[in-house]
Amino acid sequence: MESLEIPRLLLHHHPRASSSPTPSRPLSNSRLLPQLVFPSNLKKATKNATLRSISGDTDGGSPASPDGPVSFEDDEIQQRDEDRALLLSREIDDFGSLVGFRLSTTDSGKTTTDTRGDLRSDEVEEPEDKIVGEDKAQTRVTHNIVFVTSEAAPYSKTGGLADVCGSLPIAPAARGHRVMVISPRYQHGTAADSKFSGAVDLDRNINVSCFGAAQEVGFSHEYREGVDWVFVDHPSFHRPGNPYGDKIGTFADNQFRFTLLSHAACEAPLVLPLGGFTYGEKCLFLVNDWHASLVSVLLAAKYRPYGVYKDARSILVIHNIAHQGVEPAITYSNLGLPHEWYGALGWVFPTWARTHALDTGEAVNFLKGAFVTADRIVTVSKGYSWEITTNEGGFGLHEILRDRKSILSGITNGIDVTEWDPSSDEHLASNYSAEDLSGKVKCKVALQKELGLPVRPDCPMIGFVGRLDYQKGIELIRQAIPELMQDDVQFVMLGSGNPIYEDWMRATESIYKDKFRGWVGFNVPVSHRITAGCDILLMPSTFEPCGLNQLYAMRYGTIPVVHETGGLRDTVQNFNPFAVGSNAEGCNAEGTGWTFTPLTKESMLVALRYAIQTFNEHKSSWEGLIKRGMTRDYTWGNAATQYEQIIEWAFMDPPYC
Ligand SMILES: Nc1ncnc2c1ncn2[C@@H]1O[C@H](COP(=O)(O)OP(=O)(O)O[C@H]2O[C@H](CO)[C@@H](O)[C@H](O)[C@H]2O)[C@@H](O)[C@H]1O
Repeated sequence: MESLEIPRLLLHHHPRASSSPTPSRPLSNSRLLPQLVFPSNLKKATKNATLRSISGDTDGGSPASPDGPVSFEDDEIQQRDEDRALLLSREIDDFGSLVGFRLSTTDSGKTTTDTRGDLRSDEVEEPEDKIVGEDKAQTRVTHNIVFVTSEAAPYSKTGGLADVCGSLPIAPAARGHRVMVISPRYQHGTAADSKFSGAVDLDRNINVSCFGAAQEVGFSHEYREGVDWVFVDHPSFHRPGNPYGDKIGTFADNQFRFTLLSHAACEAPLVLPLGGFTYGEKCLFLVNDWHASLVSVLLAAKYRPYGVYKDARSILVIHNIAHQGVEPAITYSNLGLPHEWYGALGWVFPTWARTHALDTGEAVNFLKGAFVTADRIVTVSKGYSWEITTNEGGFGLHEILRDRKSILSGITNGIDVTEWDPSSDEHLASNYSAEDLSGKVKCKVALQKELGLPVRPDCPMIGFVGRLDYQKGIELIRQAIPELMQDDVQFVMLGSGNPIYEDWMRATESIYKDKFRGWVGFNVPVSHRITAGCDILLMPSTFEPCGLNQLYAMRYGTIPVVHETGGLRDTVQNFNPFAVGSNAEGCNAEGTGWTFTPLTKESMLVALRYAIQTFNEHKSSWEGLIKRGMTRDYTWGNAATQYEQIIEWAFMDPPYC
């Protein structure tokens, strides 16, 4: 199937020209069907379901009336009983897409009905809100949410973006939204390819117009944990390496590959009947980082001028502003966008950043394209949302972001508390919890054995896990190691990236055989074992939008020592042994780790040595730090509520362009 083609003669659209409210699509042909399905679980709900009444009593009874509120009773629904959101009816548009829901929500067991979606009072007869019981009705609006991302765990992962896009979507799905995650189906020719084995080919190939041709892409799909995981298939995603590059470097055609992803992501809600229904036009696209940024531009430039996606919105989620998807200006004509929209992506480098005398600095910048077209912008912590509006943190885009400050928010990431749970983690030698920490030292001993380090439970063990690049502060570690190795410590690093640092890790290991281990590579089980086995996790990041490893560490009773920046500052509370009410044993002290600033070797070593000294000499304080960290709430619940709020705001305003 062809994607939407743009007749060249009809292209007169300017980015700001359509910022006025667009009229809603008439619903004359739409149908309001009494339907007995659960919104985020359409396939399951249409099978194996038996009716029961929910009028005031969710525990049983017969339907109040043939058209009255009814629900299903099956395993899935029972699982979600705490959410108490049931779809009473659905609205289908002309194309068979599900565009509106009527929900029943309950609060403390009291039931109410609630009309949602884009249903309007002049077009459908709205049932009167019924509140059975005295409690105030809990309102819930459901949306069709489409995450677009270059990686999503467990299918593909090179870093934190995958962790977030693999776990965050499950939270809104559990809250009743219909959620799709769309990312490439990478095939690297390794065992990891089997992660896609649960995805079924949808047999809905389409052609997208970009790079001078109709590019055929396919889709496969897996329904898991309430989420539609959709994978875009194209030969350019099949090659050795990782999603972005191989040993030689970054793939030269990444602009092409992620342009394909963005076009395919825009078509997917229109053409893929997932569970029998397409998502349709009234979607909320959550576009993650530069790889997906073109989606916001495409909605405005390619679709809306032709009446498609008028009711859709897009939210850009910035996980890392340092990567912007910048390519020479001449590549613009490949992107499948009208030439009038060049200004949205057009970017001119400052003179100092140009490489030669004839370099005009003109480029296209995908991330900037989303900055000027997305309806809302979110970063992955509050601290970072401020930092990117500064000269130091904005990587050249701070002025544009300052202009859009009113729609810029920060929401701190949660984590996948099922994958990262020391009480059940299958990668560990021994499981443990805040109530019974005995397994933690067993993990440490097992790690020391695995790495061939002297087995010494009493020796403070410091860990680092992450990409070996400038962002993660590797240079500072490199400078500090000769001094730190004078202390009685063990240090283990897991990472891959810059070959200079990989070589340095190997060389350092051969110098400090009894103290230092550098594991070059990407290895998830080992990352779990380091997180559990170490006493201290070091994160001297130069900048850190959120950071996940410090969250994993705290959940595993490993104390983070972090540079006070971005999400690290927001999530790690500096240890204060003198907090009001504390005593010499460290009872009632505050804090979950150590934060240091400025970003110097000296201040990092001071913080590390405080941590080492506390580990060696103040056992009860150390245990307090462990327990405070382990008992914090790391779930996505809080973040999901905040995302929901931002989505509401996005739909309240007309499309930005
Ligand atoms: N060699 C290796 N082997 C195994 N696992 C490895 C590994 N190197 C890294 N990892 C894992 O990859 C993830 C990296 O998470 P970070 O938060 O550090 O993300 P990153 O900087 O990639 O992402 C960006 O996005 C995330 C998500 O929003 C932000 O938290 C972050 O600040 C921002 O820079 C962790 O799960 C870590 O354990």
